[in-house]
Amino acid sequence: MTSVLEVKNIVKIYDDEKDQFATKALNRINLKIEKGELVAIMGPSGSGKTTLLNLLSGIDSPTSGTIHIANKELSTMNKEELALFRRQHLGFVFQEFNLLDSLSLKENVMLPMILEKRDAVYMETKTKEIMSTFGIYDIADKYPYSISGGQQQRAAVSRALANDPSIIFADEPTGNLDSKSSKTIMECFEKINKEMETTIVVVTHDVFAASYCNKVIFIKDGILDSQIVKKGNRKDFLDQIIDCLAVLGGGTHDD
Ligand SMILES: Nc1ncnc2c1ncn2[C@@H]1O[C@H](COP(=O)(O)OP(=O)(O)OP(=O)(O)O)[C@@H](O)[C@H]1O
Repeated sequence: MTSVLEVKNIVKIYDDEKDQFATKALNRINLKIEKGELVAIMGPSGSGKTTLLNLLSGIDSPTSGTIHIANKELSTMNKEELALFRRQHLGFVFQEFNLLDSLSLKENVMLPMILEKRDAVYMETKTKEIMSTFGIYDIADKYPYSISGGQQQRAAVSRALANDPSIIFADEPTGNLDSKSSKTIMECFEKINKEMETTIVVVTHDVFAASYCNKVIFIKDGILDSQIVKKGNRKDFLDQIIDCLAVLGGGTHDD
């Protein structure tokens, strides 16, 4: 298998101005994610999940260690190169959807392709294809404020897919959704993962969402604690995740 993402020995220390109260948020993390994996990262509040996601997605840089995505080391790129790399190789899905209210759903989905100066016919075809996959092409001309949260998140997943990213990072993608919409979104991820072999990393507190993944990595106190791989059905995996979180302790936002 090909590694899409490889993290070697990353450490992240947040210093305060006087270096007096440094926090070691991540301590010697090693991680490999292969093409076609659908992975959840879970852990108690303050365990370092957001820090890890920020480093993996190039928003922040590690104190030491290396991160390779699609065979490129993030730290070797300057600001402009990193911005371009993020646009071309990474897809993002956020808890708050982050759609632009002044653009229609279709325009939101097209935006990453417009920035890449894609051909107009290509953009039309690609947008129709992705939005139809997620059952939102019939509302393509609507605006984000006039549709449900679940529909907005499906548009956000469509936008994340627009430039055929090497990997999609989703930060609490079900955090603002009811259980029915959460199920729909996780089914969308499952579908693109199976049909297009899209590699997806989901940071979540939601055990139900995590149970749609093929692997769950648990992080505690800035260290990778353990991981489990789905072998049976989703319900069995959900029970296994709940057991692991109970052993991990530390509490989550849902407590
Ligand atoms: N910008 C920052 N400056 C200083 N310390 C920080 C900063 N960001 C995070 N931390 C600290 O780093 C540690 C890890 O935080 P992080 O936000 O990554 O955890 P998390 O697992 O995402 O938590 P949550 O589930 O509550 O979002 C915590 O001790 C936190 O207080």
